[in-house]
Amino acid sequence: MARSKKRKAEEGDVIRIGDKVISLEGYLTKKPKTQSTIGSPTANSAKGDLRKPHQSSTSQHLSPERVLTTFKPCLPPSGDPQYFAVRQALPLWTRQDDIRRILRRKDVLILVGETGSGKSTQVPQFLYQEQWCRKKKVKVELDGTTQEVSVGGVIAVTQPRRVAATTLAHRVSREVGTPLSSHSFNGLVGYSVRFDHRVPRGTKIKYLTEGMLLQEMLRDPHLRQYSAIIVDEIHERSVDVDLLAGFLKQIICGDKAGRGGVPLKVVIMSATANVESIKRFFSPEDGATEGNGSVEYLRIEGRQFPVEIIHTPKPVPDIEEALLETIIKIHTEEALSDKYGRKDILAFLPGQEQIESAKDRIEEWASGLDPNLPKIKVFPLFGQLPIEAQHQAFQPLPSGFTRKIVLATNIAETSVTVPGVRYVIDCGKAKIKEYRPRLGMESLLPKGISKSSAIQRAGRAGREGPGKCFRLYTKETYESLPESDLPEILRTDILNAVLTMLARGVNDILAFPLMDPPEAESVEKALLHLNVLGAIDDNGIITQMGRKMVMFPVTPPYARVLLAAAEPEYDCLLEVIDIIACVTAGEDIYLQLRSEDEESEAMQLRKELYRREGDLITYLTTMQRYTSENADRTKWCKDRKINVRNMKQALNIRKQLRGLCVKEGMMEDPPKDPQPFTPVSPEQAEKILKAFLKGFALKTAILAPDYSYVTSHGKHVVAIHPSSVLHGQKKEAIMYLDYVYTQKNYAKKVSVVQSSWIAEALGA
Ligand SMILES: Nc1ncnc2c1ncn2[C@@H]1O[C@H](COP(=O)(O)OP(=O)(O)OP(=O)(O)O)[C@@H](O)[C@H]1O
Repeated sequence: MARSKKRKAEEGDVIRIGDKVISLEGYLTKKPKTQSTIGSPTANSAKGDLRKPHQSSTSQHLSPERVLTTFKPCLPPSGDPQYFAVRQALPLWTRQDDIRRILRRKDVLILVGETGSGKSTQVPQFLYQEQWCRKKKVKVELDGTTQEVSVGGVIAVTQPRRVAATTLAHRVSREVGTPLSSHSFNGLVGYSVRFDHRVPRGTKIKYLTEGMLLQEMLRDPHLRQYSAIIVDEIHERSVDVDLLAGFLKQIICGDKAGRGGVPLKVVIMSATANVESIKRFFSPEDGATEGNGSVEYLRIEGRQFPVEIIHTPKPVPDIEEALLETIIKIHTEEALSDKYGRKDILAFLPGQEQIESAKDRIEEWASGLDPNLPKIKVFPLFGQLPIEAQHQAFQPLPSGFTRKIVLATNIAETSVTVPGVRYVIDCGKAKIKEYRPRLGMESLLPKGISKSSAIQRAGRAGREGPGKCFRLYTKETYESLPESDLPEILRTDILNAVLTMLARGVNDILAFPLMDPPEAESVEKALLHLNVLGAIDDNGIITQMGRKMVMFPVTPPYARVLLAAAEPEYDCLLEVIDIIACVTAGEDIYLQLRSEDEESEAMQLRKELYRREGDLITYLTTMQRYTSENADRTKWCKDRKINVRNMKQALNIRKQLRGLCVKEGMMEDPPKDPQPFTPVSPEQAEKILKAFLKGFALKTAILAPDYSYVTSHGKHVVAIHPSSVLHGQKKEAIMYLDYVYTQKNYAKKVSVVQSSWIAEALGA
């Protein structure tokens, strides 16, 4: 049944949203309540939790390891004067000379400062005019001859996520006085993220994702373009940052011949990093504490604004419910702005599904708001949103009687400043990737976060004024959280990491310097898998195919499928791109049907998309029907309960992959949309599935005599997930792209194949 959109808050002391009843006792008056249902505002501030306001420079604590005296006053600020006051108030400001002085003597600095202290925006600005940061002409040996090349001149600042890299670049470009815009040809600041580069002529500071810098290293292993690499938010410990740290260590400890002897400076930054292990990793083998190669550590105390932490008094049974209650409480009790500016809300939820469901409920509640209260505008923010849609959450609302609520995954957890935000609501969960090497399977499930994440999340509330962080969990739960998350390299499939290392010329993977090396068994499994994919030969040497595979911004199995699809034997590249675009566009493009009414209406329409070959050909049909639609694509999606946003993202990925394949000479320019819809023939469907088997032959299962499916690799029993069009069917063999383990082992994105095809794909 469709829910009632308009409900008046004045109906009484309760409101109903669907079949939920929420008490509004006291919420509709501006008078603050003394006892809240989610925890007392005066209660439990966590120990060490962001309470310390920024101290004056004279009372600041210096590094416990090395006390540095500031000999001369800081340089007058360069850049746009309208930002001077904000920049000068940052705790890092008074320590800029210390930072400069250390890096004149040393090549590696570990810089720890609280969230919002100014690390990501200020450090590159303190350094780019240093003498050592100038571009130099040097002589290097290239292909057996001595050649003159340029080294240095640019500072790279890496970020774990695209949204952080792009928003920081915009902010810093404004601070230095050369704002980035679509027509800026010259400027001091640029960025480079997957599918989006803006690097004006004269760029001195470049923000980029860790993955992007790794890609650049494939072409320029000595990082000759750069004088310094600032690795920001190292505590996130993605596979990419661990690889990057390994390569940087090799450059720092190597003979620097590839850079004509010019050292590369490295700054490692975080608010919550495990300093000891990073220091150990980057320190020279001989343990020297003096000299260029030794590592300096600087801790900068103080934060700009305090953040009050409020835990729930008892565990909350339903996170969405607690979130809504907290939003209602803030919106009805707290002013819309104060002398520091707006007072908007940022809430952290585990994933896209929870964000979309919460958005619907908040909007439903807001549609019946008392007209005396400010209006509400909700913005989703998750990784699979196109970057332009992500940026909408960062736009300040035009002044008016409206409060912004941003519902985000952990992509907004580190580095970013969401303008206006002064309240954070932290549900305490995030979707975490986990890999089971024995099963050779990866799963993405909501899990409890670490203390480090909780501190980072709270830090988002105190960037423009004093803030509050409402944790939807108890103080005891917070105390029991692990200090930090397990590094990604220890909990995910390292296939991509191993292939990247091989492409970078690392032949002895087990000897590569990593802060936390994965078990030898996982590395061996990855090597075997890469061998099956044809990315390495029997001697473990990367093949031509392997080199081509790393050029694609998709995992190695998908890259293998793309390469197979371009071969004349399969000849199905356009179709394969359509399918890969759909399956990598975020959570499933088909929304879950929630009620019987929805089911019968949408099911009827969805039936034209379903194909007996399984989910992959169903995705293809969906994309083909969608792109042949030239009337109203949004309505087309809504009628079929297809996620409009994911479909748009799929189109975006499709465009990028098509462009790359044309550039690599794998196909001609494809015809423009809309094209008339023609169903794919069974013969073509067979070719497509065979091309997919080239990447996913190890993700197949055969029907056993007892009618269970047994995986061909590992011999585990799996069931077809209820979301699959093949759910409940018994076929000779299946191929699946994803796997989830909840109470049962489920195969997702399933297709019908034949056992002879699997043997053929494995070359048996
Ligand atoms: N896009 C932005 N819009 C408005 N203010 C911003 C923006 N980016 C940064 N700031 C201001 O600059 C301050 C410092 O930000 P910066 O990202 O440099 O801190 P940080 O120490 O790197 O924090 P974190 O460890 O959380 O990444 C913020 O607290 C905020 O006041």
